[in-house]
Amino acid sequence: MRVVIAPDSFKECLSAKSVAAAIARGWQRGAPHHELVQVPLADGGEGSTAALVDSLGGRLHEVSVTGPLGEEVCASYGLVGDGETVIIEVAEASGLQRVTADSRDAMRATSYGTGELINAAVAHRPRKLILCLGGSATTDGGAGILRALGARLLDAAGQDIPPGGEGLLQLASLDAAPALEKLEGIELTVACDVSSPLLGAEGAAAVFGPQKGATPAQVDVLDEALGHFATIAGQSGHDIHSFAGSGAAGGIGGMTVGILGAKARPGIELIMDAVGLAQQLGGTDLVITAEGAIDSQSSSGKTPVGVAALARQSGIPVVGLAGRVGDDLSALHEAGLTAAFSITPAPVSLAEAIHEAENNLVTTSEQLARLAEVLIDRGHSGT
Ligand SMILES: Nc1ncnc2c1ncn2[C@@H]1O[C@H](COP(=O)(O)OP(=O)(O)OP(=O)(O)O)[C@@H](O)[C@H]1O
Ligand SMILES: O=C(O)[C@H](O)CO
Repeated sequence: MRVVIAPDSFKECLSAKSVAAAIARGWQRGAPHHELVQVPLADGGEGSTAALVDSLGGRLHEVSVTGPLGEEVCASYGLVGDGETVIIEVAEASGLQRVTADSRDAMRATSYGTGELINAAVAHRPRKLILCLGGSATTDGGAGILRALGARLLDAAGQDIPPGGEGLLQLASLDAAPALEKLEGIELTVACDVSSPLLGAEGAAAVFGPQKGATPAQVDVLDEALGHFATIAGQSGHDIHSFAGSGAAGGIGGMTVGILGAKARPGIELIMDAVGLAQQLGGTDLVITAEGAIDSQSSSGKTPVGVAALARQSGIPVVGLAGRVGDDLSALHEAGLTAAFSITPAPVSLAEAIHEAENNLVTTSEQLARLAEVLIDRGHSGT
């Protein structure tokens, strides 16, 4: 039996590679003769660079850049094996992982550090740049990135606007030419973890602002600020808001497509393509996917759903493992997920569940492997 193990990371818990390794360890205990293939994945959010660099081969390069709230952070980008493609994830320099829960500041958080990472990566003269969008602490519409790339975002008095989403309210003029010049000749693709629009009730501020620390009143201010940015950008011929994914990573999706000319793709599709998951599924009997939480939210382009949809095309069953499994999985079943199981054996706190996740993955996977082994034996003997 050939089993492909294609999980995402467990947020605040385990990398995709560690999740895959734990599942493989348990499976081997339960069914030592099965052929196991580990394909760590990501959806554009945190861990995307690691997943791509691990699968494609390549190196991580570290640079000191500006964190979401102006502090210095050490962040990396990937240069993959062909030497022509750089991978950058917004979560790395400008991610929520960089800010403690009690210091989150959605109004001020800036994507400037991601722009600095792009500057460093561009020095390799790549032909392609993949920017992974998701897991950001920012709602600045990518204004920080533009600034770092040399664009001018000025207020009515001709001064630079302040960093962060709130600063966009003061924007009076935009000159993106220096940023476009810097990226000339580079094919820019953005891998979006969500298909959300930039503005409104389903937009970047309303849906993702609260997890970045925005109060309801601040969500309104940020939505207005992004709307103002869209108006000013529109005046110079840039549409940054009228398409799916424009709300990814606090509006970086809209800016990169509308101003920098990026091509947007759902992150999970781009990453599954890049790591050749479809090819790996040839001759596969079962796929195991996993994520920290599998619930109805997972239907919007998250890893387990992307994997299930792909596997379904070849009629391969897909089992999902998660720390937490939601109670209405019908949309996921429709998308091709055969079944999902929680790995947590007893009611415990989130901290304990996270602490024990690796062991729990091993144990659950071993049990599943034992079941798979028996079912296969019975299948072969026709009973
Ligand atoms: N082992 C675990 N047991 C229980 N919950 C977990 C475990 N690992 C992570 N979680 C929690 O599950 C939630 C979702 O994690 P997941 O890995 O699905 O992140 P995600 O894809 O970025 O999700 P989202 O963007 O929807 O928050 C997080 O709040 C995380 O703390
Ligand atoms: O970074 C964010 O805002 C969310 O992950 C959605 O892209």
